[in-house]
Amino acid sequence: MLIRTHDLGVTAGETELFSGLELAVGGGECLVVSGANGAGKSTLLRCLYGSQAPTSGSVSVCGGQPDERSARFRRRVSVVFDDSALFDELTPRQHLDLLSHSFGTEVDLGPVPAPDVPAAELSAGQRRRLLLHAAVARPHDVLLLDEPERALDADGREWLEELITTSVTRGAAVVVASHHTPLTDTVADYVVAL
Ligand SMILES: Nc1ncnc2c1ncn2[C@@H]1O[C@H](COP(=O)(O)OP(=O)(O)OP(=O)(O)O)[C@@H](O)[C@H]1O
Repeated sequence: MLIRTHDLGVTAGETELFSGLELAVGGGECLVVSGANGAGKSTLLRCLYGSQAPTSGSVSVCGGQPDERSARFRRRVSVVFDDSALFDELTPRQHLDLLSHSFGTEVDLGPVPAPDVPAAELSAGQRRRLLLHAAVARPHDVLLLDEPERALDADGREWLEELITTSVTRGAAVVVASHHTPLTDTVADYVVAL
């Protein structure tokens, strides 16, 4: 299993978001996390990435405790959490060149729109397409996506389904937090409702 949790729980303030969560996601599998606004979907993803400590229980990702500060961990785990992970002054082409350079492998432009426009000038959907393409095109064992359908148009949502399927087919363990039922129906091997 690439992702495993045992008795995982998070309490925010006075509110218990989830408790006793037992998850196991292997390579080539996709787990969708569903739930209402505020249910704790993003919180769970942050626990899997090591950017938030759980209140109780344990998490193992790629055989160890997740740690977003570890370069070794980040090389194996690809994430799209929000749109802040872009450099405003760099274009999509430059972002992907940077990625190619840091992974020592060719990350092509693919269908990324507006390849020569600085990220600061891209629309929300264009930014999201760049982030999603980059996350799946680079080598990864685990893929964590937080509401990836956000800001995408109908074509973009269809393309997103293909991206997730590609990652799963290549053997990654994928966890997607989503409200979007058609996406869940298409990509989920398992669903956990918070
Ligand atoms: N940094 C924080 N400090 C304190 N409480 C937080 C923090 N981040 C989130 N919360 C609280 O934790 C709860 C769960 O938030 P979370 O973002 O995980 O929910 P979500 O299911 O992803 O919601 P949405 O569908 O709206 O994105 C919310 O009640 C929220 O107010």
